[in-house]
Amino acid sequence: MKGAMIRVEALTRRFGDAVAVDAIGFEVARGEVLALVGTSGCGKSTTLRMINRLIEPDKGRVEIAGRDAREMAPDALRRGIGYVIQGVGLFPHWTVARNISTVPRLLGWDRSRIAARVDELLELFGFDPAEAGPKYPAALSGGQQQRIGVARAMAAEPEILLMDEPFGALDPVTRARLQDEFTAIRRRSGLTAIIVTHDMDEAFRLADRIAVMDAGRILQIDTPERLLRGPREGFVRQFVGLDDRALRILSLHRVRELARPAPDAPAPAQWVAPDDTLREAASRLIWEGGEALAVVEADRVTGEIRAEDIWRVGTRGAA
Ligand SMILES: Nc1ncnc2c1ncn2[C@@H]1O[C@H](COP(=O)(O)OP(=O)(O)OP(=O)(O)O)[C@@H](O)[C@H]1O
Repeated sequence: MKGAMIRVEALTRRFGDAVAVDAIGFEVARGEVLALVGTSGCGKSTTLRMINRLIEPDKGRVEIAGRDAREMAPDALRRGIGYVIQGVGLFPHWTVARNISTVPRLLGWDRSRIAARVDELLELFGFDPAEAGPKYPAALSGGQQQRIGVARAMAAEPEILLMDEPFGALDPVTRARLQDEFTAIRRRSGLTAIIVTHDMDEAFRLADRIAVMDAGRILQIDTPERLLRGPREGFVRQFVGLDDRALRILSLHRVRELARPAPDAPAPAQWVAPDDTLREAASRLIWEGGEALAVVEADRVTGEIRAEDIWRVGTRGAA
């Protein structure tokens, strides 16, 4: 891949006799989000930590924007790469604003630039800067703290974000909201990111490509869609969750892809929006027991979606 933002080649790390990461290689393009998934202990975190040199590899190499990471000073490298890990840790005796400004301060930004960046990030993550900035972390909920953690990692405008279970340990609703926020933010900022997760659904929601790891190796690396349609090895099949395959494929597609024309009319009681997933449309159709559902935008019918079209996508072809 030309112009890869992150390139990992034959990266290997042992702990004693055990090989934690076994000669793995992959590339992440500029602006791409890659998820590393796999069971506990398969080497995901170790891989991530070799990229920002918190752990040094025994063999192999890491390139960041074409430069060998070994040639960069570890501190400078890490300041250019945001790093988020679950539950760690805002500094409890610092205000939210001070927490977010940690790296910009280290980099010697001037006060007005820091203040502007803190406000910008607080707004981006759905906070009122005047209200949230002076608070201490203990005054925030778990989900809010997690958001501040991600904001802090993005403070110095890193081009790369490494996230290790960033939304773990949150309730499902908060988690889903944060995942949506992350997706919106990364579209706006063009961030390149690697996300470690053991949650396949999270990988499907967040990543452009997914690497399935087992015992220190990557078994398959592919787009969510190709992974679902063609899981290559038994373990990948199992991990991807064959039983849910049809439903998962449906969650990758939007109603607008299948909408057919329909006469303009006021919205009926049951309808879907063009940006709803086919999975949502399917569950509504099952609930309603109908053959088709109105597609509604701004209170007017703009089209219809048919059950037969949805099932076709779920069972074989693309939308
Ligand atoms: N500092 C260390 N010392 C000794 N062994 C380690 C160390 N760090 C990781 N390991 C071992 O290396 C293997 C890979 O660990 P790693 O944390 O990368 O896995 P993981 O996929 O991120 O797991 P989890 O999802 O549980 O965090 C495991 O067997 C782990 O016990």
